[in-house]
Amino acid sequence: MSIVLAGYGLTKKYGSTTALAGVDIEVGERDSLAIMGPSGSGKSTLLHTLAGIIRPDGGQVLLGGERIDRLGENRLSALRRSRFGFVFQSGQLLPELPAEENVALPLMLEGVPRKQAVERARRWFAPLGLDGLERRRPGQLSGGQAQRVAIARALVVAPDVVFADEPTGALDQATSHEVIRLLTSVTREQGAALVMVTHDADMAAHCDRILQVSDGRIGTYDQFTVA
Ligand SMILES: Nc1ncnc2c1ncn2[C@@H]1O[C@H](COP(=O)(O)OP(=O)(O)OP(=O)(O)O)[C@@H](O)[C@H]1O
Repeated sequence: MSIVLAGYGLTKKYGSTTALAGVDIEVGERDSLAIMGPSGSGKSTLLHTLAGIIRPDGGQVLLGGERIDRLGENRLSALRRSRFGFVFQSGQLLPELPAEENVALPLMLEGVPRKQAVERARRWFAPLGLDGLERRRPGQLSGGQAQRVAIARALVVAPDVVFADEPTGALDQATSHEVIRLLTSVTREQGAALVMVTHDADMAAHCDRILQVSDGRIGTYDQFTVA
């Protein structure tokens, strides 16, 4: 397995609370990894640390073998925009923009002219089952459609890694399965890895691997493939 993203010896404290107590984690190319564990166990802290949003107190984060946790804020945020994609629970789309412009936004932030960015964004609608919804505003989309738009937006920059934090937390079970199936398959087809935090074992089962976090540490490390 060729490793795209890794964290070694990651520690993070908030006052007297230890959120990460020395975590080692490796994510391979096209790997999909679910992070599970009880509330407050450190899942989001781990995801945000790997994504360069939170700086660890100790340890290292490497992207493509290059250490990123010590980069300056400008370089780090440029790297987050160009090499990572993010899908959150909900409410991440800009309500005043049509779906296609929401998807195009990361490209425009990278300096791609608007017309070209929207053209590239549109290509994502059919593969994600969103044909015909390009001009809809987020308020005119169902929860599942909005999350598929968010997936398109995460993938439009051709990231190395997509991070998803409870991406189906606001959806019903049937829609959740559909969204996670698309998230895992399209991410893999694009050659990106997926790191997903979820409370839901049924959603985690769509990933190649499940990692259990408890008290800021990695517990059992199950490896299995979904049929
Ligand atoms: N900004 C912060 N300030 C203070 N404490 C924090 C902060 N962020 C997280 N913590 C604490 O760190 C620990 C780990 O939090 P984290 O959000 O990573 O857990 P989690 O497993 O994602 O929880 P949940 O499933 O409830 O979202 C918790 O005890 C939490 O209260």
